[in-house]
Amino acid sequence: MAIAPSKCFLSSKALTDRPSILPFPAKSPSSLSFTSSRSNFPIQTLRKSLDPAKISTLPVEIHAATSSEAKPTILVSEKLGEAGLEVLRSFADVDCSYSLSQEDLLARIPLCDALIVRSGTQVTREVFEAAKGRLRVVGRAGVGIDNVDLQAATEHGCLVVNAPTANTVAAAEHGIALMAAMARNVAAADASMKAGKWQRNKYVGVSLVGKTLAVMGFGKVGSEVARRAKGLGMHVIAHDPYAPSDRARAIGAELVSFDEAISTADFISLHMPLTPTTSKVFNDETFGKMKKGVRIINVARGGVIDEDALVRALDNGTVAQAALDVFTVEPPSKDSKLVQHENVTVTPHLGASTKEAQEGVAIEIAEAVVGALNGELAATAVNAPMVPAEVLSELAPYVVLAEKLGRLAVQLVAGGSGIKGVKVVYSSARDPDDLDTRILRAMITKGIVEPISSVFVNLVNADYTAKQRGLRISEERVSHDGSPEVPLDSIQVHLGNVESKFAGAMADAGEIIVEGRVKDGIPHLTLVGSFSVDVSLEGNIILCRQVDQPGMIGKVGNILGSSNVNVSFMSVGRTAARKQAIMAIGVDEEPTKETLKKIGEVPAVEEFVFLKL
Ligand SMILES: NC(=O)c1ccc[n+]([C@@H]2O[C@H](COP(=O)([O-])OP(=O)(O)OC[C@H]3O[C@@H](n4cnc5c(N)ncnc54)[C@H](O)[C@@H]3O)[C@@H](O)[C@H]2O)c1
Ligand SMILES: O=C(O)[C@H](O)COP(=O)(O)O
Repeated sequence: MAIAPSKCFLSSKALTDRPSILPFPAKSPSSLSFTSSRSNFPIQTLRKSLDPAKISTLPVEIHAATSSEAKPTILVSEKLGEAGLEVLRSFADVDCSYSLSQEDLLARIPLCDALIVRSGTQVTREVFEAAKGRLRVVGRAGVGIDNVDLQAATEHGCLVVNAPTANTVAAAEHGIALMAAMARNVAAADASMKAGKWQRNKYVGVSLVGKTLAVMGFGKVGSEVARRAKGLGMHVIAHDPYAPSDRARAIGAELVSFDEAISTADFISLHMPLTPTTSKVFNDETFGKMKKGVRIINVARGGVIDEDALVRALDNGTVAQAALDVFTVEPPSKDSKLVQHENVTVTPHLGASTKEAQEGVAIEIAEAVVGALNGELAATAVNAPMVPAEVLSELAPYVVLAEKLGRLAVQLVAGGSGIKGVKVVYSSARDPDDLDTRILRAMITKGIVEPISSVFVNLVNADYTAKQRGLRISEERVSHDGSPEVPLDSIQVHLGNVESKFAGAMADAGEIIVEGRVKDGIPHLTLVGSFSVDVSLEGNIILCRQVDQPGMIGKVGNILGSSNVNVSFMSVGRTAARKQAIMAIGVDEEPTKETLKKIGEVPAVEEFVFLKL
């Protein structure tokens, strides 16, 4: 059963009344302050990984500002809007050196305190190494940070900030522009006329009105595309496993499954992030499920499409036309079959390239970079701020536990049901004032959001990200009769008003519940729905719900063993002998689909789910 709170220290209301997260004051206590020998400007020193093993070796200090500092230098390596440059110039020496070679960038970077880029500059580990510790902020004037080595940035104590909202409308408008231009053969007809031809019959197009558009990824850009497509008289459906259905309904779009979206649409517009799950999600198999003659628009990221498979689908007529702004490798090779294909319309990653968006992005990024150089915590930071070593080392295993519980919980949600309410219950013997849960809440948000988006969540941007995605996170504290030396007894994550792909994870109250504890420094899963289990959260996990009976552990263990999947832990929780039970199995390797199918075929197994940690 879920824990019945004996005493709540902190209500959801109290939480929302708190100021937005500022883990430490910008001008911090003396124990947290220092002035860098290499640079005098204040900046939070950062790290991304919260691997407890590495904590003691990581820097934790926060720089202090002094009044007698020289101006910082900001290198802007790609074209930035004038309004943003003005903000920068009022504060720093600004070096606008567009189109630097990588060699020139490496030579110039040790002279810079901040670097501002778009998608065309590769901010690699070598760049951070060449900076020799002076570079303290990288500003990405746009959304995607695929071109910035975040791990290297963090290791070098460099904050990375981006501008996630100012180009949303521009990207949506470009998607609509590409769809209309493709449907009416605008680019090909233009090229033909300029070649002296007048081919009225060749370039007969198709209409948009009354056609079904599937918007894949109903986030910032996708929902703006949907809104505009409705205005064009299209029937809009959308697929996004994590978007709330009421947001889609408000725009007049219906959320459907992936297969329904791709098999019923006349036009498919891609707006999901590039993640391990979405990489090449449009491939031979999925093209094969589409309506013959479908048209595809991609202004998201090239990597979500298997480009060779798209060429095959265009050649065999499955896909009538494609309009692409983004490519797996940018720029693509000049002889790329995809770019050269007569049924493909291409633009060179122009989604964000409007005057208005670039001015907006420039201001957004300039303010974030100046703020960061002033030691303020940026709401759009994409790598984590440092926390004091003593706090981090005490909470480290709980930080890992919190992220893993978030990851587990989100993977238990059935596609399409959307997550809105998240309740976190901390059971602790500590006085509330002695336990700051903000880092734990941030890590739960990270665990929930990162597997399903392109957003990087950390202590700085967690509440901001949750709010943007319509996630309401409330916290409750439950008094525990233990030693206050131990910061926490357990953490529970409740996802309310969702359906689960694993019914056993639903507690009586109709919510998904997972609970974990730290045992000997290792995070453990200790509750799923109303079933107590005990499995270390070190590998991946299979959950099976079954009728409790002898021999189940052996049967499932044999299937895994004969597929060479190593079992690290196994634990069974049951309501009563010979009644319902849940088996939690920790596995070192990811079982194949066939192996999982065999587990599902064991007669007493009622349902199972594989969860990646
Ligand atoms: N071409 C350009 O110049 C340009 C400009 C802006 C953004 N972008 C790209 O567009 C994409 C969307 O940007 P955004 O700002 O709307 O991001 P966002 O995070 O607001 O939205 C992404 C949405 O995709 C959903 N999603 C995650 N996994 C999914 C899956 N497997 N299937 C379907 N949906 C899934 C998420 O739930 C989220 O709602 C990103 O890839 C971004 O880099 C490109
Ligand atoms: O991620 C983004 O913001 C877009 O892809 C735009 O990239 P750009 O700034 O290089 O145009």
